Amino acid sequence: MNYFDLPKIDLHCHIDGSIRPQTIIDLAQQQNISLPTDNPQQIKSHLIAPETCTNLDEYLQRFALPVAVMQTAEAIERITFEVFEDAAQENVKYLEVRFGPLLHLEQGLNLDQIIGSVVKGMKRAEQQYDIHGGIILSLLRHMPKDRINEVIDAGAQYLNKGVVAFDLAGSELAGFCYEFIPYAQYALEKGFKVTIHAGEQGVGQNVFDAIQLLGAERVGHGIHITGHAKAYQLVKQNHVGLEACPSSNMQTKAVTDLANHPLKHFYLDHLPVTINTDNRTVSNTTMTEEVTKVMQQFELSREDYFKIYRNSVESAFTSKEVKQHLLKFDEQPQQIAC
Ligand SMILES: O=c1[nH]cnc2c1ncn2[C@@H]1O[C@H](CO)[C@@H](O)[C@H]1O
Ligand SMILES: [Zn+2]
Repeated sequence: MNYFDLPKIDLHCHIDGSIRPQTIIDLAQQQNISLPTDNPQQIKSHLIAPETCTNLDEYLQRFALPVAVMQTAEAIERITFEVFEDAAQENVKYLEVRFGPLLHLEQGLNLDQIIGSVVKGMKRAEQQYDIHGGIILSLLRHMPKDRINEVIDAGAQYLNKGVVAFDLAGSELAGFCYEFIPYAQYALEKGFKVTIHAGEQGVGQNVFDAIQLLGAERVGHGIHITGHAKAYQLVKQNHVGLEACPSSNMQTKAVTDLANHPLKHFYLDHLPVTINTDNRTVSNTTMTEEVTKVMQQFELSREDYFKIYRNSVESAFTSKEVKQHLLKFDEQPQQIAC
């Protein structure tokens, strides 16, 4: 099977975790930021999270360097463009990127400039390549909450112009959803879709809460609904898109190994599971790599693959027109219901 040629959709990709190693080096030089090394191969060892991570928190330490060089409008625009370019060059036809606007305020940019730069980078790539995209604003759970509504207000100016959804990311504690109810509510009122990182670190109840309390239509990872019957049922009943990220899930120890990833079980039980990268650089991966790993491990056929592709089309936070376009790449085109 030629995995590279398959049309692909990535709904869960962090911009800061997907920066090219050479771009970090270029930007650090331009911005007089000192790096541990100027060698692109060696810098990788500072960016890629090792297989020996003990948990998500250790994985998240790999984001400090990328975030340090993402403090100017030019850098943010360039990195966004390059993430789309890398994806388009491996036949990703639709890509939703996400990033944390509050992480990019260190050199004086305001929220409008930060979000606007990501929109600009994405639009430039959409003009140049056969790829469509959407932008998700991630709020970091450990950060102060006083500016969350400002992020939502700034992002709302770009709804229907690139921005599509609200997300919560970072370290995952049991019961985190309760504190974020008013913010998710505000985002929903403004017209954002909601996806939440939940059920990545052992807590199935967080998935239930993300759907019930925060209005999530999709969930980042969601692995731990296995072993939590109520969360599992709610995902199934509401048809909540599960954004699986196999390599990342192994690095963060959300699963012990690929064979134990519940993805196949979800697929067989008709849950809308999708395959995604999470972080192209930090997880040292591509969509081709993720699709290859999953299809080989679980012995999936082309037909199986396109069923998962259709889950991604259905779950995508995009227009009916873009969904129709994406279904043209399907080998057994079907009419979409929504
Ligand atoms: O798999 C993940 N789980 C939770 N948070 C993550 C994951 N990958 C990245 N980030 C966090 O999201 C921020 C914005 O892009 C990143 O800086 C990182 O801290
Ligand atoms: Zn993520």
